[in-house]
Amino acid sequence: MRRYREIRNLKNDFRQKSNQVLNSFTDKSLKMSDWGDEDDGRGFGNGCSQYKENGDDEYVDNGEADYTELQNTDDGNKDFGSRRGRGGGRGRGGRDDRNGGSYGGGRRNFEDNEDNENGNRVGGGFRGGRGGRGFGGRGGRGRNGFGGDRNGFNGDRDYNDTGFNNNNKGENEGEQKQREFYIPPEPTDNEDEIFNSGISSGINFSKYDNIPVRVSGENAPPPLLTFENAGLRDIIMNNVRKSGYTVPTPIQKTAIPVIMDGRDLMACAQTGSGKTAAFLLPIINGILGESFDLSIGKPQAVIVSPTRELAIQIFSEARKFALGSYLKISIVYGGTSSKYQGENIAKGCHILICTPGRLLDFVEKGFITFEETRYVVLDEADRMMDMGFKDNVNTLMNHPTMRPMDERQNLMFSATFPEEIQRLAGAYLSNYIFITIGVVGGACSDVTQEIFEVKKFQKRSKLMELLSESSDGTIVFVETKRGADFLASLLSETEFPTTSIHGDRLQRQREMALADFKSGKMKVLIATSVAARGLDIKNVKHVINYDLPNSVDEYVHRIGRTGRVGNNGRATSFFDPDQDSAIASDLVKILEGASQEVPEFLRSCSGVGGGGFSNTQSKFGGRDVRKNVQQSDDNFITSAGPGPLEEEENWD
Ligand SMILES: Nc1ncnc2c1ncn2[C@@H]1O[C@H](COP(=O)(O)OP(=O)(O)OP(=O)(O)O)[C@@H](O)[C@H]1O
Repeated sequence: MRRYREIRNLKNDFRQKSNQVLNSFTDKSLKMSDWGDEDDGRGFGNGCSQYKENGDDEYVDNGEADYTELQNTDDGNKDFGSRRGRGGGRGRGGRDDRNGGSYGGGRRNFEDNEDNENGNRVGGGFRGGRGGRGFGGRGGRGRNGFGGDRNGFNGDRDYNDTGFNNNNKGENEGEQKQREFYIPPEPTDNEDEIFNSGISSGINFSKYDNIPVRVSGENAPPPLLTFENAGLRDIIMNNVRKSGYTVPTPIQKTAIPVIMDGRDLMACAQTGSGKTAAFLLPIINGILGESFDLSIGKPQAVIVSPTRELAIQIFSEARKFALGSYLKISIVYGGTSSKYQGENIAKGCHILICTPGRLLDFVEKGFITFEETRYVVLDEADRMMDMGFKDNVNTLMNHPTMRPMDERQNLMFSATFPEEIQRLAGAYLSNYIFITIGVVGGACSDVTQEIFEVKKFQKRSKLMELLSESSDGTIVFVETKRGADFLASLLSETEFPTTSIHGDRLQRQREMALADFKSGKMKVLIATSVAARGLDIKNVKHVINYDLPNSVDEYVHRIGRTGRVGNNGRATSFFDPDQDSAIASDLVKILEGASQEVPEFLRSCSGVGGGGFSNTQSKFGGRDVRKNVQQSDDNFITSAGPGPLEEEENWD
């Protein structure tokens, strides 16, 4: 009887918790089936058992999580990578994991358990057996349920962004995965919305002109001074004006002429400094200028982004700058109905924006080929060259239908470009121009950075303290998807309206979360690294690194969600010496490079004394890595602003 009561209580507790969590993420209350059927049980609690300790977690959430998880599946022992993980299937304390349906999993309710927050739990999941799902851990082998097993999304190439490497099987041999048929909303045709999507430039915008600019490579064309002398077609100039752009940013001043000159380019400029327009404007201009015919399935420009939301953003930007022209712009990305996107591209497009997995999926099926492709852009290029995407990039760049190197332009952009990645990336570029604005990999100096020493058990209260001061427009980065769910559910029980974005959420939920955060309906966004790069969201006032990332580049991208286009921003990070000491010395350099105060505890933890940040630090890729390219200061200008540019002949 006692046991019966215990089970009943657990059941009630579970129901209550699930509903709370579900409701916290959307306005309408969701039913369990909302999660189960389409999602194959992805949802809350299906996180990894190791919260922070698993170094590979970074890859799980970085970029297109779906792909990278697949990478990890090779290593069955990795918590995320393993399809079964250590979830409810064999929860600690389970009675009989084969019978399913019982509360076989260990008692895992995710509140008030520091282990849960920090991911040290093993097992978990109320439904332990085959057919059941864990709430918290990975479930057993069942299909539709809540939390638990997350096998579905990765398994089916038709909706997996990175279906390229997938098999079409479920976890169980012969089991077909369920598909996600999400059809994203049609992009807006409302001009006001189109032109108001960007962030207005802030009070520090004019200081961009003081940022040192370095251009290397043979015969680099001189930078432009104004949009008006860029040689852009009227229709584009009109859209530039309507976007509120009056002066080009340094990366736009330097990169636009390079691209218009037909050159390959590797460009590195700080977060929020207008890299997207730097490649979109000359590409749109170039395609309009050539009047290429539209051939179905043969895009003239292919722009690849590591994450879906960034692809959507680039798509909106491209539509904005091409508005009023005949150009057709399409997007394909994972987590959505392939059929729908296939129908879209079957209408033909000049510019295709995509995530790599879904692109290659269409390529493999022969729906897209590259005979007409004049421009290939890798946005967040260092991430694209990283593990998880490297093979996709290789497949794309060496595709048999791809035009020869001298008949296409390859363009790479990022705010970070470590030297070893530059070397890898260089293989896909031909006689390229290398542009750096400021310190490669440096943080945006408009972001005030603060690092607090916070042990893992103190993080929650420190977060509450910060949010109590001000919560509007706060992105809180955590390391794992499970950590994101945990924190989002926790905050949703407070006065801070919170939503979350991570790779285990359905695509429609990811997009809704972002929309709710952008509109201000949700004040706080809990995110994994899937939201670290590229996203340009108005009114992000504060970025909190609840968990610091493992790499300093990731840190730079995360904090770059605030303080964009000359606006001031704020970033606060919790540094736990037990977990984060490996990043300490790089953090010190980043802080110094952005003229921020370095806390004493961080300095002593890093073993780095004073001494400043040099832009020749190889770790940050301060220079063009090519040996045969002139590296002297002949190519160095102190600014892309109007004054110093008068010296442009010197480096032409
Ligand atoms: N010349 C300009 N004048 C005013 N605003 C601009 C200009 N160029 C770009 N912007 C705006 O600046 C914001 C940031 O631009 P963008 O997203 O391209 O930055 P980014 O360098 O790609 O950043 P990240 O490294 O984070 O990807 C956008 O809102 C964009 O509309």
